Amino acid sequence: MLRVYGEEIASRLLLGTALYPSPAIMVEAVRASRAQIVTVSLRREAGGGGAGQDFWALIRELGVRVLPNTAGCHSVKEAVTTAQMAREVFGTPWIKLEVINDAETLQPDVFGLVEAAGILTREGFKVFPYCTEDLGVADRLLTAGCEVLMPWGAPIGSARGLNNVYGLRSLRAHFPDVPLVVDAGLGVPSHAAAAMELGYDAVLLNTAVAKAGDPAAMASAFALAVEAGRTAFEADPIEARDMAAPSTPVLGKAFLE
Ligand SMILES: CC(=O)[C@@H](O)[C@H](O)COP(=O)(O)O
Repeated sequence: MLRVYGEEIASRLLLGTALYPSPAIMVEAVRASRAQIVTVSLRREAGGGGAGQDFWALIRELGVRVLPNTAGCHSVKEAVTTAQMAREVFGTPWIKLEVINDAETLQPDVFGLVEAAGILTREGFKVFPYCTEDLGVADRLLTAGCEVLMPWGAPIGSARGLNNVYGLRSLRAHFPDVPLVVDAGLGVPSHAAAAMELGYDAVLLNTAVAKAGDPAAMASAFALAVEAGRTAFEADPIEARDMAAPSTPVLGKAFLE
């Protein structure tokens, strides 16, 4: 059970709702993923021509929690305004806060992120910040009032997996009681399993499912991987070692020299 902001969520997989070939395929994929939280971009929802209303109706039918996001925001002001509008549109204080620094890498602007997180927390938002694995930034975000952190695995849409396992491991070790969600850059289910084996509480992904040849099948594969990774973490895996260690005992061998 994932616990965030005092709520218990049955699934540890959070799914994005953008980039699918069609709304119907998005619905199939969300169902197959068994996700209980989906992230939705306000910019898409607010799109003209009634498309936003239709999309919103589909999401409501899914019966999942909505985590609006500030995707595409490049300044504190833009992110804060987008969050305020999202609260009105979606009727939730939850916000996945993205303040993007660089258009090419979509790397978070960690200074803007901390500032925006402070403003939004004071306004009563429950902030889910898309951040890096930097320990100092993590500390500042917690001080700003965030109760969950969402470090990137790799740049959004890159499918590279966990770029900095050492950094992610350190973050986990430094903040054992903070819910941590790897957000972005996952490409295949084994990346999600690896994040969960590190002791992460959940993963959030979008592109790897939406752009797969069969999004629903891929969503199901990610769901299984998240479950497998979590089960393995809870089962207390053995440590890797440099030298061999015989797994067959010598005692009882038929012929001893
Ligand atoms: C949908 C969303 O919120 C993305 O910004 C998120 O970070 C997922 O990244 P991937 O598309 O790389 O999974």
